[in-house]
Amino acid sequence: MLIGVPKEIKNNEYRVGLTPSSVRELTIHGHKVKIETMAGAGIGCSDEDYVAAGAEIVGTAAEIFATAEMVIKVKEPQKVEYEQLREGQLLFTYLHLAPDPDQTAGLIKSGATAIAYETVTDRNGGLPLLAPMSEVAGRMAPQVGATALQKANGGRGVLLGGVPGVAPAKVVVIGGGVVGTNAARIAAGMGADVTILDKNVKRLTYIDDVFGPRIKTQYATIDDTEALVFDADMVVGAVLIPGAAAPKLIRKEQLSKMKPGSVIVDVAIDQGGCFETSKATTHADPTYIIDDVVHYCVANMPGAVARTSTFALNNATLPFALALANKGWKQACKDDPHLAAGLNIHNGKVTYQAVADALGYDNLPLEQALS
Ligand SMILES: NC(=O)C1=CN([C@@H]2O[C@H](COP(=O)(O)OP(=O)(O)OC[C@H]3O[C@@H](n4cnc5c(N)ncnc54)[C@H](O)[C@@H]3O)[C@@H](O)[C@H]2O)C=CC1
Ligand SMILES: CC(=O)C(=O)O
Ligand SMILES: [Mg+2]
Repeated sequence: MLIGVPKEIKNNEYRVGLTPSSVRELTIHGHKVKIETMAGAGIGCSDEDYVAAGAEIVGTAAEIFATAEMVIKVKEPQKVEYEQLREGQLLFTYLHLAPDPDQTAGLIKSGATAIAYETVTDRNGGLPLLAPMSEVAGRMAPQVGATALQKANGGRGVLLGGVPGVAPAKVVVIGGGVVGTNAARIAAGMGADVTILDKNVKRLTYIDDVFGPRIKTQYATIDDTEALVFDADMVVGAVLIPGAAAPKLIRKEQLSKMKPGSVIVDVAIDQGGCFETSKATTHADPTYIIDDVVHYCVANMPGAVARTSTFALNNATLPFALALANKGWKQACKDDPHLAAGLNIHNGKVTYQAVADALGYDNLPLEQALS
């Protein structure tokens, strides 16, 4: 199969779809890989590194979109990218369609087949292609939140870990999945007073078992969510209903009850965010303030630590990329229902129920898409 990797073009996105090691695995299996020149510059991999791994370097993204049978990316295609996709072509990347009607319409119009990293499943009920970036974003959340808490950045002027004789910051994490657990772990490591809220009691039990009293857990009733959020210095938004738009857990009218200068890090922003006042921001201009609450809502947080993130992402995506290239997408999805769960768009139709529900499309059932 001819596989193409364009350079990412989202604001401050330095990750790349394939590492040189992944290219080598694909070419050893008989596939041809085209990489846009300088696509790996942001992770410290040169065109020569890719050539040594067996890739061909091409000068423009247009050459990739015109020729590749499978396009492998990291971020959802931007307008100029989805306008170049075409029928019969396979796109394998993050999509986050539910909060993004324009991209969804663009992919439908293209006629291409699109498999979203974030809805591929595993046998334990996890999301194996989302998890590595959730680990990264979760671990970054206290770090970016701590910066936002500084006075010069609009924050309360509170140090996460406090000092002897002065209490640490109160950090509340809504959603105790991969992002939430990783955020809590780092915040606790920085000395903060950390509580995780979730609606899944089994998950709270797991967190309690693993972290003991270092991290408090609380069932996410409306009452307890409000009480904890209103008393917090930093709130991390980390909920997910796979493929769906994030539920809005804190409304605009509740924001004024939060402490002035407190900070929201809404990691769930890629699915639309779990605060009503959240709007996606970029690494170039990551925060804004509403009602004295600093909002950090960067939708591609892992792009800032592109090298760590790209290698972690490829560890997870490579087996699926190989299956797609070796068998073609249809057979690969027939053989693996977990990969098939990633199918979001095929031949002008939405094929993922939560996306269809969020945006008002008919859903083409998976069996029909695979027939
Ligand atoms: N902004 C960024 O750069 C990145 C964003 N993300 C996003 O972060 C979000 C979280 O991802 P993961 O942690 O991997 O998901 P996950 O599925 O591991 O965890 C989500 C948790 O939210 C809980 N939950 C769902 N509804 C809830 C509610 N109403 N109240 C309390 N808890 C609730 C679930 O029980 C689950 O434990 C996703 O939207 C993901 O796409 C992930 C990576 C990077
Ligand atoms: C998951 C996601 O949105 C990201 O890594 O950018
Ligand atoms: Mg994102």
